[in-house]
Amino acid sequence: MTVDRGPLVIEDLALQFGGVAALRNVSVTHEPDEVLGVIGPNGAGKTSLINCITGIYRPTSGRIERNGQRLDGLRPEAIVATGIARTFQHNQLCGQLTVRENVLLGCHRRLGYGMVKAALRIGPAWRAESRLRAEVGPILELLGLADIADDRADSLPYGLQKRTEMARALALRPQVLLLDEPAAGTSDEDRESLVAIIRRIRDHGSCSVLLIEHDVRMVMEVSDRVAVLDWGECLMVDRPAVVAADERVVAAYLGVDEDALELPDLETS
Ligand SMILES: Nc1ncnc2c1ncn2[C@@H]1O[C@H](COP(=O)(O)OP(=O)(O)OP(=O)(O)O)[C@@H](O)[C@H]1O
Repeated sequence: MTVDRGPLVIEDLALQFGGVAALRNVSVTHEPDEVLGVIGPNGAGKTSLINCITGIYRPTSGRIERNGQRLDGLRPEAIVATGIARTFQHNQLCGQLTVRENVLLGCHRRLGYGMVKAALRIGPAWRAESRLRAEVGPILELLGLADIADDRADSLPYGLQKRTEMARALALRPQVLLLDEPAAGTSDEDRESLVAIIRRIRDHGSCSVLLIEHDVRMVMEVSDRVAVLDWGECLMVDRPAVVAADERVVAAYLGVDEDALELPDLETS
């Protein structure tokens, strides 16, 4: 069976909170197999964008579409079922469960068992258990979590908890993975591993990655293209080196974080 993997198309998206325009006519196409970074100063609309894509917010106008299906207006669970998974800024792990069990919860959610049946391992969740455990193995390997698979999630350093959350999202077998500030609160070392892991997910996880992140250096390093939001508007979408050199982007960041656009070596050709 061939899986339809079209682009995620965001067209003229607007989101209004009373007098505040969180998003103004944002248009961007997220291609399959790419890492698309989304950057912007505080309040630029990054989280609003991810919340519109995942059905948490309903856009005021515009459309979000994938594989010919309109996504705006669908409920979050229905959007997950179309192949879009996400992680959250603040971990949503079950701390008393192991890393493996947390990832298994992602599998159970995909198959519609729900938390209680999954935790108690009753009904179909029990019958499918060994098959699902086999499915979880490669995900743990991909994210470098195999050695700590049986550790309790709440015993892990924050960076590994974030990685576990990414593994749980991948257990939903998404075609698009949305990462909401995966580097927040993590160490420099974690951030370096994160770059490698995001590339691995793109190359071997069969899904595209949309990455929202404050760490601009990291976004520039790992993204194939970068979208820049400022005051709810999309200033540009282009390759990292082009974005970093654009004066509108520099202006958007001026006075916010002067080092934010001091970037590692980027291919300019
Ligand atoms: N639920 C809400 N109610 C009212 N205003 C909101 C709500 N969510 C976001 N906003 C406003 O919309 C604008 C965009 O916020 P958003 O959180 O999307 O930006 P952001 O780029 O993710 O910021 P940060 O980097 O600080 O997380 C801000 O002015 C914010 O105050």
